Amino acid sequence: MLNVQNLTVAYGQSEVVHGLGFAVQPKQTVALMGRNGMGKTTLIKGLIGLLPGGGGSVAIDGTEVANLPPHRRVKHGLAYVPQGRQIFSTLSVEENIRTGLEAHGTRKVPKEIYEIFPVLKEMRKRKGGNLSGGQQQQLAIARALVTRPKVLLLDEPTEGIQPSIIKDMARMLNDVKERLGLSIVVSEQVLSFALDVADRIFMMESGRLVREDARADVDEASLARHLSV
Ligand SMILES: Nc1ncnc2c1ncn2[C@@H]1O[C@H](COP(=O)(O)OP(=O)(O)OP(=O)(O)O)[C@@H](O)[C@H]1O
Repeated sequence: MLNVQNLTVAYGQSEVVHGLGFAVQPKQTVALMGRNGMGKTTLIKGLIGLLPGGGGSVAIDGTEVANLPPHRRVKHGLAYVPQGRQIFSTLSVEENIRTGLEAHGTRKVPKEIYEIFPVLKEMRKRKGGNLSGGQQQQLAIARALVTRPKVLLLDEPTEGIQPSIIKDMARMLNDVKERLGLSIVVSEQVLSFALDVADRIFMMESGRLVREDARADVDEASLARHLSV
């Protein structure tokens, strides 16, 4: 579904992601882990096209998108939930969700969005800024899903979310993947969350993927050590 090869991402002259590659199958979740500053956000921004690729291939369902701007990548089935959620606090929940539809020529929120996120239906007239952190994260994900993506990219979705809510978020994300048949790439620092959602866990170090573990044979202690060194 998503196939990345030899991808390089840079800020101007400063190359941060150094020619890495991986593939994600339908209904598969990959967690990108790594300590602060190892390049997770840069990689995700390179995938969605917010940072120019310095070379390499990003293909969705066989279609090359590496040379396209973000909105065209979205049309080909990529969706992106940024770090910090970036919802509009003065717009209502429904208006926030509709901002995801802008390039799509329709204002109608697909029915399944409110089925997946009943709390957003209840609160659809409320201002985004009045929602809890966990509800805002649901809103950011709902906004990304209205374009019916094939691949959902999430950058540190647990950041600023209460530990008690993180389990619920993992359940919600697994439900979204199953219902919509998505592939998910999620950058994450919280190991328990990654273990709850991921089929495969990638470790990033200085802009490279240095380790891959299948969920089924993860050695938790070893991963935790890797993250804390
Ligand atoms: N705007 C920028 N210009 C130049 N270098 C940057 C810029 N933003 C980030 N970097 C550098 O890119 C590297 C990777 O940063 P990135 O934010 O991708 O890491 P990360 O793994 O997502 O970390 P975090 O968990 O803190 O978000 C760091 O060395 C950082 O200093």
